[in-house]
Formats: sequence, structure tokens, C-alpha cells
Amino acid sequence: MKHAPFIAVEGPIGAGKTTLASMLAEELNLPIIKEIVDENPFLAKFYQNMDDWSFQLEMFFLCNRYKQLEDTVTQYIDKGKPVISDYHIYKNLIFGERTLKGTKREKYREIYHVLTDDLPKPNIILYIKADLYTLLKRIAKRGRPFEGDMDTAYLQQLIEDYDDAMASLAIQEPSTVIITIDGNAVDFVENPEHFVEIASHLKELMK
Ligand SMILES: Nc1ncnc2c1ncn2[C@@H]1O[C@H](COP(=O)(O)OP(=O)(O)OP(=O)(O)O)[C@@H](O)[C@H]1O
Ligand SMILES: Nc1nc(=O)c2ncn([C@H]3C[C@H](O)[C@@H](CO)O3)c2[nH]1
Repeated sequence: MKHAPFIAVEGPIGAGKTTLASMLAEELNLPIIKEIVDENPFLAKFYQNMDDWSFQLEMFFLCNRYKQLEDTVTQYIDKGKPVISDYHIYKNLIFGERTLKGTKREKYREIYHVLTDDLPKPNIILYIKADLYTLLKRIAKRGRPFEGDMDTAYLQQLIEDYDDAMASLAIQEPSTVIITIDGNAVDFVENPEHFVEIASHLKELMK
């Protein structure tokens, strides 16, 4: 691999990104960058009223991820050190395009590009695909109170948005390696062999 591996684990809500990224970080001895969830002041409000809170929420996620990406670049990428993250900053566009409307969507899209276009992006993406049934099961298992009433239509739409986004990324950035994991069938939590297979694949790519 020409550049230091910058690995992102992606997939719709509850797919298992943090779980897999943490397991891989430990197995491969990699530093991990994790999404900020608990200190997010808008998330619970957003799930109660998406139209009222989407712009604040998307901007909050974007600013946080921008800061984390800047730090990741200076601390790891610029020094040629590998790193793993439980998200790709592109997810801001996936969510923003879905939750925002009209001029706010256009403004947000512009701000996203101004902030991120000149920054390095992950060169390996592990994309966990999973169906609605699996995601709802995992979201319930995790039991975050504010996700309790999640609209299933929203989640189903995001599943499709993620598929479209990964297909677009594959075209826009052909050098990015995208490994798709069937999150319904492959269970890296319950089945150690499944995890070993993913970790071995990644080790090969990182050589
Ligand atoms: N392969 C799996 N098999 C069974 N349970 C899993 C699996 N992956 C994750 N889980 C469980 O599902 C829940 C959601 O996982 P996790 O928090 O890693 O998802 P996520 O994709 O990071 O979520 P979010 O999109 O909200 O950030 C957790 O309770 C986790 O333990
Ligand atoms: N609207 C919106 N935009 C984002 O960029 C975004 N990223 C994550 N999330 C939601 C999913 C989980 O509930 C919870 C933790 O991942 O936060 C988001 N929601």
C-alpha cells in the first residue's frame, strides 16, 4: 500500500461499526478514532423532531468530525502511521442529503466541501451492510433511549442511501479499497472465525 493505511468502518445505524473498529484496533494494535455520541446535545432532540433539529445536528457532527479528521491527519497520516476510525467523514453528506431540505441542504453541502475537500480521506473502507431487521435488533440490543422510537422508514432509507454512497465513492475515488461485509450473515461478535477472516484480509491489504 502506497500511503499509510487510513481505515474507516462504515455502515448504517447500528451495523456494528464501533464494535468492529474496536476489535480490529486491538487485534492489529492500531490507534482508534471514535465518533462522539454521548456529549451530543442535539441527538435526542433530533429524534423527537427531525425537521426542527436537523441543521444543528448535522453541523455539530460535521464540526466534530472535521476537528477529528484534522487531528488524525497531523497525528497519524502525515507521519505515515496507520489508524482506524469508526466512521468516514463522507457520512455527513449521506445523512445531510437525507435530513436537510432546500437552502439549508445546499448551504450544508457547500460547507462540507469547503471543510473537507482538501483533507486526506480513508483509503480502506470496511462497509458493513445489514438489513432493517438486523439493524433494529442491534439498535434495541444497545438500548440508547433516544433511539427507541426510530422511524423504520428513515432507517430503511439510510440503508439504501449507504448503498448508493458506497457505489458513488467507488467511482469518485477508484483507489479507495472498499470491502463489503455482509452484516446479516457474517457475525464477527459471536463467531471468532468470521472476525479472523476480516482481520486477515485487512492485514494483507496493509502490507
Ligand atoms: N456482529 C454482531 N453481532 C451481534 N451483535 C452485534 C454485532 N455487531 C454489533 N453488535 C451489537 O449491536 C449494537 C450496535 O453496535 P455498534 O454500537 O458497534 O454499532 P454502530 O454501527 O457503531 O452504531 P452507530 O451507527 O449508532 O454508531 C451493540 O450492542 C453491539 O454490541
Ligand atoms: N442525522 C445524523 N447525522 C449524522 O451525521 C449522524 N452520525 C451518526 N448519527 C446518529 C446515528 C446514531 O443514532 C447515533 C450514533 O451514531 O448518531 C447521525 N445522525
